[in-house]
Amino acid sequence: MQEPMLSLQKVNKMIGRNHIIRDLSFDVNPGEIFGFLGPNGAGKTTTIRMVVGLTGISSGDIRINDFSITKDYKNAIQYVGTIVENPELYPYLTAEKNLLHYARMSKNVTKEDIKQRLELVRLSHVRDQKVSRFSLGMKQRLGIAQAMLHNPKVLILDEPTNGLDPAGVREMRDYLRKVAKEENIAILVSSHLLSEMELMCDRFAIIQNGKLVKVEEVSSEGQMDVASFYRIEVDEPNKAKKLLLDKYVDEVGLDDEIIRVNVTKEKIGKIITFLTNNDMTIYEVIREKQTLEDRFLEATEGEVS
Ligand SMILES: Nc1ncnc2c1ncn2[C@@H]1O[C@H](COP(=O)(O)OP(=O)(O)OP(=O)(O)O)[C@@H](O)[C@H]1O
Repeated sequence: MQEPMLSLQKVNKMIGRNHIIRDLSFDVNPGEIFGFLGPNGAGKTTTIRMVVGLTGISSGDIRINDFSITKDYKNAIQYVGTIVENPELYPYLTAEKNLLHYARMSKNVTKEDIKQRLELVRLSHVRDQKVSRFSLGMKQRLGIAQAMLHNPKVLILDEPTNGLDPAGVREMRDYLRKVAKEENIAILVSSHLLSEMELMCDRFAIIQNGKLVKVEEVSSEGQMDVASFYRIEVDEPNKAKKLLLDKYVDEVGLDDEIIRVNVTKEKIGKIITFLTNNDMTIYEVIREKQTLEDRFLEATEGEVS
């Protein structure tokens, strides 16, 4: 197992008498994009502000590249790159000059680093153009190049696709996936766009009322130990329902002669064998696809993001 690059450990945040974040723990690994989801007011921005050092932690710890943000702030924060609000760019400077300007504020950034960053965000061909002529997507990418100038190991992005058109969204998604893999950095992304998160992230966490509800892999559906709904078309549905209730599950749906059960992949295999051994003919077994939105609504009991 690789060490996580970002680790939240029982983080709590009180603002006045309000307990905003409660015992929040999760890890983000190098090379992965981790989606941070939750309904409005769940505590996403507060958490991100703690991770990037904009607000303090009431108790618990956040470790970045194994440095504690509470005990060793300077070392921890040097590994974090972020665009929490819109990227701060100077419209009348060119792309390259914007990066040069920021490079002066951070140590050890060379011209070669700037060249590489512009290549990585595919803006080399417009490096001499003024940022005022850039599209929003180009500005966002330049913002990311800027956030990555000091070679961070963790990139924190709050709503990175906000305001982008579909082509810009796709470009940003492809770009972030490339950055995560090629640079082996951990990316924490918050967003309201669940369909977007589904395409972009490897794993996701859902928080609600400041508490962690679940952490899952986006592609966990269909894994051995993750339950999904299955529809089974069988020649004797009533008999099948009774037998399944006796032996395998507490609840069996029966609609239009089709059996519906919520079980793991491992169990569906056993159920198929069991029904066949009981002289039934199975015509079809279909796993119902659950979108990230379905999983989000199920986890938050319908609270809208
Ligand atoms: N400075 C503050 N003083 C008091 N309460 C605050 C403060 N900042 C945030 N809160 C409260 O903390 C809770 C979490 O807010 P936060 O902005 O972190 O949520 P969020 O998940 O980012 O929401 P959204 O999706 O709407 O941006 C909310 O109930 C909010 O009202």
